[in-house]
Amino acid sequence: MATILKTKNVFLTGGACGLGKGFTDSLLAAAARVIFTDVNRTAAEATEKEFQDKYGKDNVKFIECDVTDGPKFEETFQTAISFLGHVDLMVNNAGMMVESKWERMIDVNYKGVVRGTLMAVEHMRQDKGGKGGRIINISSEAGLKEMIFMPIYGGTKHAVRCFTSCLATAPDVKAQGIEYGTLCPGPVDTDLIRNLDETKIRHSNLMQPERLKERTSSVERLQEAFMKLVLLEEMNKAILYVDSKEENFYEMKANNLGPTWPADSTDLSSQ
Ligand SMILES: NC(=O)C1=CN([C@@H]2O[C@H](COP(=O)(O)OP(=O)(O)OC[C@H]3O[C@@H](n4cnc5c(N)ncnc54)[C@H](O)[C@@H]3O)[C@@H](O)[C@H]2O)C=CC1
Ligand SMILES: CCCCCC(=O)CC\C=C/C=C/C=C/[C@@H](O)[C@@H](O)CCCC(=O)O
Repeated sequence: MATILKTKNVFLTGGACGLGKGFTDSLLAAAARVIFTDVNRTAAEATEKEFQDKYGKDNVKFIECDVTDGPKFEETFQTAISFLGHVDLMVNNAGMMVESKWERMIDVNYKGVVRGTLMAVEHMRQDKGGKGGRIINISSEAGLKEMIFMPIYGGTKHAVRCFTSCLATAPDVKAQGIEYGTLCPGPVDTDLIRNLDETKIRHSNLMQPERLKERTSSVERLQEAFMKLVLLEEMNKAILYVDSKEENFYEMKANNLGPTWPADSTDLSSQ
């Protein structure tokens, strides 16, 4: 892939499977170097081997780390900086959807993203001697709308979107030299939505599996959307909603107080 990346040194959470694995694949194909973390060591080691064989041993490395473990996350991030020189793209992707494990879910989906973001900001900020960079946080369609099946999951994803947007619109954002973007996918065919039951969502008896199947995007489609975000000349404030019902990607139109997709870019499908 003859892609020119502005950000080549990447730290990504939850890269063993699903979307995180897909994003890592696309970044490596675009000549990035990626450190990814996960809690699932078996799956992550298999992914690491697959990508090292495909892209070279020095370009991708797995470090086992749970995003809810603050000291370990900090140590892992410092190891990544030593390995890469510096991190210029942070992707806070690790997440879960199990409504019955709601405290853990808040810890992973929201506190993990906040922790990863704040750590990256301290490392990147130009006004404190850093080199600048980009931070992409993975929210969801459930972070834009109220979905009765997932009130707590949706709460964490609303929080991720709001948090990221606040940082993107803060008065010191230019001085920091950091750009903030949010990806909001609709349902995607990964382990997170396979085998849905009453422990993972509420009102599972109302869920129409066939309707959901119709609405589910492939990981490849999300890889394409993610790379559109990564390759934007200016990314700050971008909120990319990937509606699986439609052909195209859409700008975010959820409110008129916060940020929107960068001006004049309403449909990314032709870019
Ligand atoms: N699949 C979907 O329909 C959608 C997913 N998302 C979000 O995309 C992100 C990725 O989800 P998927 O790939 O679908 O799920 P997945 O379950 O396939 O992959 C999630 C990965 O994160 C890892 N992980 C979970 N907890 C962790 C922790 N505490 N520390 C480090 N790693 C951890 C898992 O081991 C797994 O490898 C999540 O934030 C999810 O909420 C957003 C919208 C739709
Ligand atoms: C249940 C999917 C959870 C995926 C987790 C996410 O982050 C994505 C959440 C976004 C959308 C979920 C949509 C769920 C749709 C189903 O309820 C479907 O069965 C109903 C479809 C109704 C319609 O399309 O009008």
